[in-house]
Amino acid sequence: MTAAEPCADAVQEFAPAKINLTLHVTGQRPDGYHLLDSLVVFADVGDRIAVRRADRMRFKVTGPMAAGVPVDDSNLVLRAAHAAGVTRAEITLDKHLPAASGIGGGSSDAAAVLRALTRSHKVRPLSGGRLLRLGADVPVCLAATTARMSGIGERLAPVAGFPSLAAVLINPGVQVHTPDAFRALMIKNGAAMPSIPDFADTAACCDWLAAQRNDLQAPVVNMVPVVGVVLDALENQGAVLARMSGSGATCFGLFDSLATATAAARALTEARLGWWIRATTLAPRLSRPA
Ligand SMILES: C[C@@](CO)(OP(=O)(O)O)[C@H](O)COP(=O)(O)OP(=O)(O)OC[C@H]1O[C@@H](n2ccc(N)nc2=O)[C@H](O)[C@@H]1O
Ligand SMILES: Nc1ncnc2c1ncn2[C@@H]1O[C@H](COP(=O)(O)OP(=O)(O)O)[C@@H](O)[C@H]1O
Repeated sequence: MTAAEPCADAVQEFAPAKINLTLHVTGQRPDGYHLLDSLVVFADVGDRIAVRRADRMRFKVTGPMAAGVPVDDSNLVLRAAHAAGVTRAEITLDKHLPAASGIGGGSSDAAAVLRALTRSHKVRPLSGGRLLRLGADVPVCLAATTARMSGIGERLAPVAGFPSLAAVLINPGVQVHTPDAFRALMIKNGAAMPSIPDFADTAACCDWLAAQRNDLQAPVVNMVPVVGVVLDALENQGAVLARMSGSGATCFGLFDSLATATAAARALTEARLGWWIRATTLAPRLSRPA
């Protein structure tokens, strides 16, 4: 058995990438946290968590994106386990998502370990402030379904009937720290999204999304110009819409089918730019890897 293959009796959970299709910043609280209005979906690429009962806490990080991910108590996986009252477990995080990249890797890992621990250790799911204190993105990652997220991340409204979207995700290998992105934002009281309509088809959905915003995109492009290069590359490959997710630097391009998304991802990969590039389906429910 290799390090990436947990024991057969381990409880396994998928930690999908979180994508902010929109991210409107509508205000700022006195404590500095920003008020958001964001349409959040989940991809079928992500990290994997395996948990089994043990006589003490053991934690390891494996996988292609493990380098640089903390293995101490600062890892959101261990923070989540401790918050759930678990001190004895063997936990493996198989890391496939780039860290500090606006697709919620750490938050999704925390949510996945909480889901796993409800099965392996029969703990009750965390909620409210205890969940939010792990990270503003953790509540939506625990729900892992298409949602309109507001407040600082604690208010979630499920979005019924949202279509599946074919996408390409690109991270150019630059980490963006979320506080830096918010600090670079000058206008902090943007308009909220209008109500989310029922879409006749994917084209109508993309048209509507194109009229919405990620308010962090312009300041991050300014700080990290390669994000603009990524957005241009997605458009040049035929993306119907190209936008940054969260505080970046990962960007998504929406395509009219998974076949065109896959072809675009292949062409960009063949250009050997050293970027992390994945074709994916953004699906309404927690999806699992193929
Ligand atoms: C911006 C978003 C959009 O979904 O995603 P990422 O880019 O991180 O993936 C999230 O709000 C990030 O959520 P998360 O990464 O869990 O944030 P936290 O750990 O709670 O906060 C990190 C820091 O980001 C800033 N922050 C975060 C959330 C928020 N609503 N307002 C903020 O100002 C604060 O400076 C905070 O200290
Ligand atoms: N399980 C984890 N995976 C990735 N990063 C983690 C994890 N736990 C803690 N971190 C720390 O959290 C920071 C933010 O990572 P991440 O959650 O991937 O980014 P983002 O908030 O941009 O989506 C990283 O710089 C890393 O040091």
